[in-house]
Amino acid sequence: MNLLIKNVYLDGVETDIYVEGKYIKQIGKDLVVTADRVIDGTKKAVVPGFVNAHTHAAMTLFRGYGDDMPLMPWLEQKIWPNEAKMNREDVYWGAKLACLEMIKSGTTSFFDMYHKFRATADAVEEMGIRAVVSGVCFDHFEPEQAEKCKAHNLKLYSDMDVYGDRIKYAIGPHAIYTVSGELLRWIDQFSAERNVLIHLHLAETEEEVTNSVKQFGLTPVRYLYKLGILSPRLVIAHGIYVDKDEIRMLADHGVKVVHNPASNMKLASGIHFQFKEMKEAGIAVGLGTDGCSSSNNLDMIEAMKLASLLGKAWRKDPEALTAAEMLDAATEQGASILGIKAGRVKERYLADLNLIDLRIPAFTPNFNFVSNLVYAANGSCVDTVICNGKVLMENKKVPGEDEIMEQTARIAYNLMSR
Ligand SMILES: CSC[C@H]1O[C@@H](n2cnc3c(O)ncnc32)[C@H](O)[C@@H]1O
Ligand SMILES: [Zn+2]
Repeated sequence: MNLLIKNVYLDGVETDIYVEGKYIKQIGKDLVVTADRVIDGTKKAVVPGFVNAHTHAAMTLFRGYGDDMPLMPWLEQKIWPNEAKMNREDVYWGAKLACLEMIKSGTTSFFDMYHKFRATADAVEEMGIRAVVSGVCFDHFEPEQAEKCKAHNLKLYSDMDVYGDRIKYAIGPHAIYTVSGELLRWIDQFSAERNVLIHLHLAETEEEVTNSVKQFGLTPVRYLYKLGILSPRLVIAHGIYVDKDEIRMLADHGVKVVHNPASNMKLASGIHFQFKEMKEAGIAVGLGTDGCSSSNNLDMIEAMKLASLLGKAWRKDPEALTAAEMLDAATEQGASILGIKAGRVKERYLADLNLIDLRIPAFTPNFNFVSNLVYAANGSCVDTVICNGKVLMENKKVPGEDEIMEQTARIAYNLMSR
């Protein structure tokens, strides 16, 4: 299937984009090519599909549930008791709704961590989006649980050939307060042998740091350093509580970091994410929404704005965290963290693209498109979404969206009343 996007704005210049199979083949004015499908890009701008580099897709089921609580009471009193009741169908529909919401707001790839790997992977496969799905790992410091987690992930990894090339596997140890050091070491070795990513919550709250010092005698990053598991395969979500030396340790070992501004603010985990210092140290920093109970949507345009305004505010520096830096974090950086050749509108890159509707107030006047996208717009400005060369949304409509919302609402009420 070949696609031709005609007369679309790319960096302020009108052009055509020819997509052959899953790749961007050619970009230029008035291309003479034969295409199976032509998309009119008039009064639209093209940007790379956004990369949500940390989320828990099926937590859409908990949107509006467990509001206004801090992390640990929220997890222990509200979320974990309900997750313990979840079956495959719940996770599948929760993830379907998440994929729908992501497509509708321009996200074409995400990094997920949740229970029932296959239910999420099936939803991703059907919805046409791209994801790195993490096989969950918790042992709560019990050796029996650790053995179960190892067996579970060995099986998940060996069964990956049932999925197409849009779905990749990663291993997801939840956090240092739920996963033992022995299991973290095993996970690191497992990931090195298979070259898969490790997806871990780290340094999210002051309480986590205090407990880490009490339990391990070290702050979270130093603890991982001592375990010997800092590596370019490690992606940490949050990373708010890190000092200068820890930023250097992360950079020296090629660790990647994902900033989740909405969740960090809503759970009141902390605001001082050190974007500037991490970038200066050479760390790849992506952006994520986290799950829908702590964010409470999956809109990456909103995440860019929140990250920027929050960073400017605590630093008292309006020049910090610019719109262009946020767009880079939400596209190219995210794609590099996930190890996919996307995140740029460039020949030979994957055709994961958004067409933005310029005929809305947020883009009027349009002195500066990137400023309008990050500071004025939200996910509803996305008109057309292409992932892996396939059109997933056109004219703001995704086929089957009403049924997904109806089914998922029914599933969510059923789960909560069980
Ligand atoms: C291992 S499955 C993922 C697990 O993580 C929980 N979760 C969601 N948001 C957060 C967060 O901000 N910090 C720590 N844990 C979080 C989710 O509910 C699942 O249990
Ligand atoms: Zn999370």
